[in-house]
Amino acid sequence: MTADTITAADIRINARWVIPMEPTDAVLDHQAVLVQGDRIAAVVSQEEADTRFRAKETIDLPSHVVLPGLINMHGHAAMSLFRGMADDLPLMTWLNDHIWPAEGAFVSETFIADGTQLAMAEMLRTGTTTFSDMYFFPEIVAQLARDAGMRAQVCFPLLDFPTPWGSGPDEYLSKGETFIRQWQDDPFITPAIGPHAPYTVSDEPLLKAVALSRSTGAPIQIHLHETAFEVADAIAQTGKRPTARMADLGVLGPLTQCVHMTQIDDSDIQLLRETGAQVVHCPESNLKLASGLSPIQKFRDAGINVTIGTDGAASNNDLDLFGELSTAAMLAKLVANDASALSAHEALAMATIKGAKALGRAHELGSLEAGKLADIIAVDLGDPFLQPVYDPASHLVYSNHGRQVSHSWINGVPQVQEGRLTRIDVPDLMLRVRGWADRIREQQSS
Ligand SMILES: CSC[C@H]1O[C@@H](n2cnc3c(O)ncnc32)[C@H](O)[C@@H]1O
Ligand SMILES: [Zn+2]
Repeated sequence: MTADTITAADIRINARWVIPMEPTDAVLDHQAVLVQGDRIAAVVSQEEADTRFRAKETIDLPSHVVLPGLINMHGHAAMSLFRGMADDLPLMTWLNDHIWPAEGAFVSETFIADGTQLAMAEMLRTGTTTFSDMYFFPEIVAQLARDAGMRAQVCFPLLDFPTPWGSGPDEYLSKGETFIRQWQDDPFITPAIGPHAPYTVSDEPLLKAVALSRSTGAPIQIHLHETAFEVADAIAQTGKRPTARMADLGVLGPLTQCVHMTQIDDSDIQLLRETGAQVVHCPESNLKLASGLSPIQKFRDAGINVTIGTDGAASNNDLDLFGELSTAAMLAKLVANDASALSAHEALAMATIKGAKALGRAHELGSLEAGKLADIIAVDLGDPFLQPVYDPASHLVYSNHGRQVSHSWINGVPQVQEGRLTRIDVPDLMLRVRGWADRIREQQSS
């Protein structure tokens, strides 16, 4: 081997195991992941890496599994400040009597900034490198994610009524269009449209949202079929199931992500399949609010792309996507009455390559392949409670917690090193969070 066949790399990660997800979701032994700039240069055996690459920095991870950064497809980041504030309630009581009054009292630019940073710290620490957000002040969320070096799809909110971000649908749509145009070429931020739900957005703004999506290419994300009450009430009010109403309005399509999707019948599945709409499964929120069960194996069998999200920390109550995968895999088996439904490997795909596909970015995200963006995580499987290791994918889904994440890189930039966040000042953030908790506690008890 001569010197001119040696390729320079910025980082070489020597891993006990690598699960690249594409072109294979097999577990590869003793691999090296090479990073050059913001891209993956190669995933090769460590012997081959010795002969082909010279890296500026080498990181040895002898008891770790390395995989693509996780993609959390649905959440309300700043709601982390409401974690544990209103538990053990069904959706509409939770929203009407607790969450919406608290949002009316507290949501401001600083609330969004501090709550979003808290959420980003938790997501980064537990392996998420890309998240989707649907909340107020999206321009602040986008800027914070950009500053932190995290990738995010940021959905501006659209509802029929006033909120701390605007007076009603016309203002949301006009601010939203400006927001989309401002961020649409950013490599980290995907601006998107977030009509809250069929029961909070009427036909006219939904039609305008569809037109905006078509003219800008911005994705749409909507809570859909979250509860039995939503479906029954929609049929009583409109004569249509919510999925059918969305299809009639042109909301469903490959750019649209339908969050929750419980209470499903064959007509819903047919509409999702025909339109190419995406599904975002949020099993822990669905369980905690007793919203309902999502038949994800039926969706998968119908060829529908099923991805995963945590929802907000006020209805979960954490943002650990590994925990969400465990719940998803176990619940899928129960719902399908089939222990082979959603294997560990299939669950990992939901949080990686399938999330990238839903975002329209599978060509550059969601797997560890040469030429893709260097969004990479490492999970340490060396602890006694993870022994022995027969299949690292099994442990990642069934035994692991996000806290085992030891390293992450986004765009080739370190975000977590030896379990510590590199770019967020945690002590300062904790001071601000405690200040919010004191104010919220005081208001709740008055
Ligand atoms: C349009 S901004 C987001 C809006 O949604 C509320 N919210 C949070 N979680 C859920 C959920 O599971 N279903 C419906 N609405 C939810 C949040 O509090 C904001 O008001
Ligand atoms: Zn939600």
